[in-house]
Amino acid sequence: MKYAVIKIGGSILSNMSQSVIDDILLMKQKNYMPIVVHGGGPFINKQLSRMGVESHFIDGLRVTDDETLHQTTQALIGDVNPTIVSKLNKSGPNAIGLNGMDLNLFDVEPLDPKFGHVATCSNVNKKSLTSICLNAIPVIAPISIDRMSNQKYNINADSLAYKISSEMNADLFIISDIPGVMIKEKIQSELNIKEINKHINTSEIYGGMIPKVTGAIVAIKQGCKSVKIIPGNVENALMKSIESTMIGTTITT
Ligand SMILES: Nc1ncnc2c1ncn2[C@@H]1O[C@H](COP(=O)(O)OP(=O)(O)O)[C@@H](O)[C@H]1O
Ligand SMILES: CC(=O)N[C@@H](CCC(=O)OP(=O)(O)O)C(=O)O
Repeated sequence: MKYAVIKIGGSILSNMSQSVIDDILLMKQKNYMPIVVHGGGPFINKQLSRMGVESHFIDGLRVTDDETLHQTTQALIGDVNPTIVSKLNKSGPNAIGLNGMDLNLFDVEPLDPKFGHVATCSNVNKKSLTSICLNAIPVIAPISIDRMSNQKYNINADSLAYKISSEMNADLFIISDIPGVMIKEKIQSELNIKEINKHINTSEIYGGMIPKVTGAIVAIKQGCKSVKIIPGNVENALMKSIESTMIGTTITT
């Protein structure tokens, strides 16, 4: 058995094919233990605007003051997480919803204070995660706590997925709202570090895609087995990707 981290981006959640859920449930038959990490950017934006709070980003990260953290936690742990868990559990008791505070699943390292309450994942509790995986599919929201200060933190979901994949030596599947990494309107079936840097310099890779591809390189260097960026609105994209059908973009070093 090997681990597969499936990162479901907020951009695709409302439009995601049911087959993503079916494929995750089928992964055990392909010798994989699935671990789901989810984002929820658009849901957080909606929740914040409902409450009259403006969204600010620096380098793709949400600047998170006390109120933003409260609303982000509500959106991710109160709404997005149970929605994904309930989809996985429709056919039986398959999945469990978690965040970094459950079983001290992961620790955080706060970023520069200019981001507010934003952190990266510094350490994964592999013992807890391994034992959960024996019994259920963990569905992990990117919120955790600094146990020393008792302060909660908001974590970018891609960066959390990368850290968990590195620590678990997992294959990582990033499910997003695009067919793959596009250059001049063409899907790139493979991209290496040199090509990635070139496309970032020419702005053909921009915005939310920059942390995805640069994070992928670091993750592979630190133990993640492979990174594939695949579309969440294509039937059985996950299974096709596992079975090596040409779909999405594979990141190589
Ligand atoms: N070269 C590229 N190919 C595909 N998408 C790109 C590219 N450069 C930038 N993007 C943008 O990256 C977005 C995906 O990142 P993001 O919005 O953070 O997704 P998610 O919510 O799934 O994490 C795409 O919707 C697209 O607007
Ligand atoms: C610090 C930070 O930016 N956290 C993200 C967490 C959710 C996320 O990453 O969602 P996507 O995967 O949909 O982008 C945020 O608040 O939007």
